[in-house]
Amino acid sequence: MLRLTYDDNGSTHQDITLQIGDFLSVSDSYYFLLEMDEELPAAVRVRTCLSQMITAWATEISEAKQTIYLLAELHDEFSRWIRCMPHNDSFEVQLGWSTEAGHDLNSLRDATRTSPPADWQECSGSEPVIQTRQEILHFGGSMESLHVQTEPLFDPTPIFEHFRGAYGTQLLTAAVAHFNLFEKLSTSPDLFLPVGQLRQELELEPRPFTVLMTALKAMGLLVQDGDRIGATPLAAEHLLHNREFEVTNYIGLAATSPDVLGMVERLKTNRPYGLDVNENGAAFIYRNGMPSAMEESELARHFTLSLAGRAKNVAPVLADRFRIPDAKVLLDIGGGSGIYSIAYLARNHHLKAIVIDRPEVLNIASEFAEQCGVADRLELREGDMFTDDFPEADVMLLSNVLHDWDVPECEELIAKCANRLPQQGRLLIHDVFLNDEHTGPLPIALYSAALFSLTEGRAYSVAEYRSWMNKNGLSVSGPIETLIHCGVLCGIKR
Ligand SMILES: C[S@@+](CC[C@H](N)C(=O)[O-])C[C@H]1O[C@@H](n2cnc3c(N)ncnc32)[C@H](O)[C@@H]1O
Repeated sequence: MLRLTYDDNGSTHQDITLQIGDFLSVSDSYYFLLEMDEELPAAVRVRTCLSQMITAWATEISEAKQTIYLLAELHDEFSRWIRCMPHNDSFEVQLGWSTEAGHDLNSLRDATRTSPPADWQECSGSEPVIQTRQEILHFGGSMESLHVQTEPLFDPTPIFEHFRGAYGTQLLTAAVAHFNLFEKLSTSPDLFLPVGQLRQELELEPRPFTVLMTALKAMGLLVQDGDRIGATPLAAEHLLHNREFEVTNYIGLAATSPDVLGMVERLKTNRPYGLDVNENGAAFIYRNGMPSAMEESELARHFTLSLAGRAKNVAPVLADRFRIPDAKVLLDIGGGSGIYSIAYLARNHHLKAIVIDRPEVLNIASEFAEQCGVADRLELREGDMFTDDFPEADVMLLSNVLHDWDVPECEELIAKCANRLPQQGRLLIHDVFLNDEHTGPLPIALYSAALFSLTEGRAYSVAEYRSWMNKNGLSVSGPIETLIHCGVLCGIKR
């Protein structure tokens, strides 16, 4: 067992406990307080320093092949260090002390060493314990108890890809077994039809047509040549009836599955789930007069917490990779749990942030803000982003918001932000991006299908976002990649 806990007991003494095996060592947070901006509340300073230190430990341990010393405690005349010595596939973990004094050390700069600190010797009473690399990486849940946002150790992207994979089955089966897409193409000798004619024959609106075509192109089954779309040789051999190697009947096995039937219905009606009589309203979107799950207390909590899981992973990465050190006010439009604002507040101690969202959603943001110690700098503003005026801000953030809306609403929101920004103000669009040709990447094409069926939106390309931003006087840079296929585009008002 290796655990570091911080108990905010109102004093800077005896508030940090390090546990190695059964051995407990209690120390003071005094030195951590000295390392950070004095304007921040003490508890936030201590938690931030500790989390930076633990992150530095983790980075070193995840690769370590030789003995590593981890700085663990700072005292007036000495410091304590944890020695992690490789031992078969694990590490022998031993607490020791050095004559290096706390005043000469810094929790981040000196967080790890590969050579022993001056006069390092084992602490009497502390027995060595054997820990796997994984156990050390997780520090017995230390990070969770610190309530500080840090980046995940392992990239969760593959989990999201598996989760969204089912949309591939739904779209492929819908195309083959319900819309007879490839049979329609086979009416032309070269298996190509003009885009407009194909859309007409499929009887699809532009949004569902784009979502379906993008996914099938990303799967390598359709290809575009100018303004014509055709079957690839792979599709021609296997997805046309009466061909020697056809597999259409096999695909048809899923034709009556509820998920496929649901997707077919969504494609035909161009309406998201949740809007039929006796349903709870659409998830994630609200417009005056539209039944929305975000207006219902329980559902708003459920959907907002579901997105908070993703945000906790991605927000710290965004705040680290796209920095806004000079910003004064960040306006987080449709900010949901507020976790993106909180990540920026944690790193920018003079920043104020305003989250605009629906009242039921903001209850959750309020809880997170209190937990993370930033409630005094985070304003939660109930409103409708389409009809209410935006407050003044030099940075505006649309994180995972535009992909919930169709093209006219995206253009409307971008124009509204651009109009309200001061000269040199920045609009950040944090989202996933299709490639400009709408031929992939496949994970984004499948996520686009998820967005399509749950909301009024879909995934867009950088070229689409750039054209809407340019049209409104913003010059665009990026995208800078964050996590889980997201990236950030920055538009500066000139
Ligand atoms: C997909 S979530 C994104 C949340 C957060 N920005 C994130 O990246 O995790 C979209 C958010 O927009 C909010 N929203 C939808 N329509 C809105 C409206 N008309 N006015 C204000 N907020 C709205 C929803 O309540 C929801 O919290």
